[in-house]
Amino acid sequence: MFRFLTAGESHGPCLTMIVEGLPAGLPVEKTIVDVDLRRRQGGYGRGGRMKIEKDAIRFLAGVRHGKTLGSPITMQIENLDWPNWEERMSAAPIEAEVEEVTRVRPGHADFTGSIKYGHDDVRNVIERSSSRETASRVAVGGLCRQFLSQFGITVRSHVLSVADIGYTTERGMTQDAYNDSLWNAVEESPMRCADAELTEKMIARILEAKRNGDTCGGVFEVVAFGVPIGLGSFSQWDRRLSARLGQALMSIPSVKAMEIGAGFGATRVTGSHVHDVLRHAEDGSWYHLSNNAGGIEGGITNGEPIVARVGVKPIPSLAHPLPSVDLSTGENIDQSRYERSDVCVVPAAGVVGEAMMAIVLTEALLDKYAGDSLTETMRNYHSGRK
Ligand SMILES: Cc1cc2nc3c(=O)[nH]c(=O)nc-3n(C[C@H](O)[C@H](O)[C@H](O)COP(=O)(O)O)c2cc1C
Ligand SMILES: C=C(O[C@@H]1CC(C(=O)O)=C[C@@H](OP(=O)(O)O)[C@H]1O)C(=O)O
Repeated sequence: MFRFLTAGESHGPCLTMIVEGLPAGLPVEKTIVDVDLRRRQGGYGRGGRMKIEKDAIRFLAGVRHGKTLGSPITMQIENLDWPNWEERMSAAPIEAEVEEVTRVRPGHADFTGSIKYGHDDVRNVIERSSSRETASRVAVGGLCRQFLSQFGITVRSHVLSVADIGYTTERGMTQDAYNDSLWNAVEESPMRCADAELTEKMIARILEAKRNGDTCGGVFEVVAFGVPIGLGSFSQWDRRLSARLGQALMSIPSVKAMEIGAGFGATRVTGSHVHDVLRHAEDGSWYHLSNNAGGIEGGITNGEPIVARVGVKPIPSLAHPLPSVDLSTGENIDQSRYERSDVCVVPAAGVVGEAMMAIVLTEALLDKYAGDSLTETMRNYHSGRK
C-alpha cells in the first residue's frame, strides 16, 4: 500500500515526509524533486517569505545509490526562516515573554483552529494550517512523478484565470487541438499560462490587487498524459478515481472548487454534445473523438488525458485587513491582523495540484499493478496492458 505522512510547522526547523510503498529499485533524483519545489515557490503574487526560502530535499532514509530500497523513504526540507523564529518556536519552555496572536483573520484557520484545539495563542494554529505544508506534498509528488515517468505518465498544470481575467468552461475543441493549444509555451511563461497576452493581463490584475492591499484567487488546470486504461473502480464509492482526485485536489488550502473534464460546462448542454465518441484504431488501440469526460468514465481511466480544473479562493491575509474579533477579549474590532503574505497563489497551487494528481495516480497504479520491486511492477504493467 502506498501512503505518506508529513510533519512540520511553518516556522519550525524543517518539514519532514515519510513515504511508504514505492517499489524497490526505482531510480530517484533529488534534483527532479527540487525543480518542482522551486516551481512551487515561484509565479507572480508570492510574498517576502519566498525570498528567504530555497526549498530543497535531503534524503534521510529509504534511498541508496540513487535507487529506492523498498523501505520507508524519509525526506526533509529545511526552513531557512527558522533562525528568525528559533526562540518564538522553541520546543522547550522559554523565559522570555512571546507576544500572542489573538486577532483572527477571516478566511484562514485562525478562528476555527483556535476554538477546536483550545489555543489562546493563534500562532499555535497558524504554524500548521499555513500552506508551508504544501512544500512537503510537492516533494512527495516529485517522487511519484519519477515513478509515473517509468510508465510514460506525465502531469502538468497551467493557470487558466486570475480573479476575473481568463477562463472559459466550454472549450469545444478536439483533444488534439486542445493539447496543442494548451502546452505551447506553457513551460516558458512564469505564470504557466498558455496565452502570453492573457498572462500579461493576469499579472496586471495581481499587481492591482497588491496596490489595493487586497488578494486574488483564480483557476488552474492540471492534466495527466499517458495514463493507461483501467485505473480506479466503480465498485465502491471511495475507489472511484474521480472521487480520489476530488479529495486530493480539494485538500489544497484555499481550493474551493474542482471539476473534471467539461465539468460544470457539461451541465449546460445536452448529452449529444457531451459524451465522447469511442473509436478503435487499426493498430488495435482505443481513442475518443473528444475528452469531455476528462479521461475518467465510471470512476475508471479511459486512456485519454485526465483533466481537472481547480478553483482557488483569494488568500485571507489582506494588507488592508477586514473587521474581525479579538479572541482574548471577545471584542469586535475594525481590523484583523496582517502579517507578511502572498497576494496570489494560483500558479503555486497549480504545482501542488500536479503533486496531488501524481500521488493519486501512483496510488491507483500500484493498486492495479502492485509489485515490491520496479521490475515486478513493470512486468505486471506490461502483461496487463497486453
Ligand atoms: C501555496 C500557497 C500559499 C499560500 N500563502 C498564503 C499567504 O501567504 N497568506 C494567507 O493568508 N494565505 C495563504 N494561503 C492560503 C491559506 O493557507 C488558506 O487560505 C487557509 O488554509 C484557509 O483556506 P481553507 O479554508 O481552504 O483551508 C496559501 C495557500 C497556498 C496553496
Ligand atoms: C511559507 C510558505 O507560504 C506561506 C503560506 C502562508 C499561509 O498562511 O498559508 C503564509 C505565508 O507565510 P509567512 O507567514 O511565513 O510569510 C506564506 O509565505 C510556502 O508556500 O512555502
